[in-house]
Amino acid sequence: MNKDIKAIILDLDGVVTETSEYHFQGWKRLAEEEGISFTREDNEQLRGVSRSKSLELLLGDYIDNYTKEEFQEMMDRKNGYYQEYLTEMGEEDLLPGARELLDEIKERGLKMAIASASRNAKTVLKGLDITQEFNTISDGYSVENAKPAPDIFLHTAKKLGVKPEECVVLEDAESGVDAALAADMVAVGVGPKERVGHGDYRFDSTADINLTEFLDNLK
Ligand SMILES: O=P(O)(O)OC[C@H]1O[C@@H](O)[C@H](O)[C@@H](O)[C@@H]1O
Ligand SMILES: [Mg+2]
Repeated sequence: MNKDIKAIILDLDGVVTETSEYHFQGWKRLAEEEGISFTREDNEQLRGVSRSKSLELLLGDYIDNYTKEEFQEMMDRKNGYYQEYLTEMGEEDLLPGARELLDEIKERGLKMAIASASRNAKTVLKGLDITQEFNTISDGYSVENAKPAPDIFLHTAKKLGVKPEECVVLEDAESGVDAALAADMVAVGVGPKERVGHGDYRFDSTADINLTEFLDNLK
């Protein structure tokens, strides 16, 4: 693959920081209140999935018992719980290897962006104190069609002023890898084979990403 890479686009939750436990606690609290079973395993399916799609998955067939207004109220309620957990976030919530990865991207002179499905992405970045690191930030408000649609990545590339094929995407979610592939970018999965093995490359975790070696191999 002879690639001229100009930008690295990072997913936030699961690549830079691990918020899935907070999402899980929020959804679990809501599910208990509604008398619906929701396990840690169920939560894995919500990785990278938008808030509304997550609630649809959580409710399953029970969705027909709720009005549109009740659905909205439940999304708001879960988000309130999630935001309570976020107030406790700090730099210590960066995933192992994340700080080094951001430094390496900068040192190589590459552009760097966040493309997250979360509407809380800016709050999370602020909590981690890394907002200033990025050339641009796309979040759950940036585009209409969530991952696995390629929209958020294409939107981000446009804001960076680079072509899709000049971008590498780092993603921990199945839907995120799908979105990066659909955007014609180099899709790098971060996580187990069963989840992100369909990307162009894969690393077990953020700490395992050797960017220099990886980029040199692309040439
Ligand atoms: O509810 P929020 O903060 O807008 O997040 C939407 C989604 O954002 C993604 O980054 C998370 O992986 C999902 O679990 C989450 O549902
Ligand atoms: Mg993610």
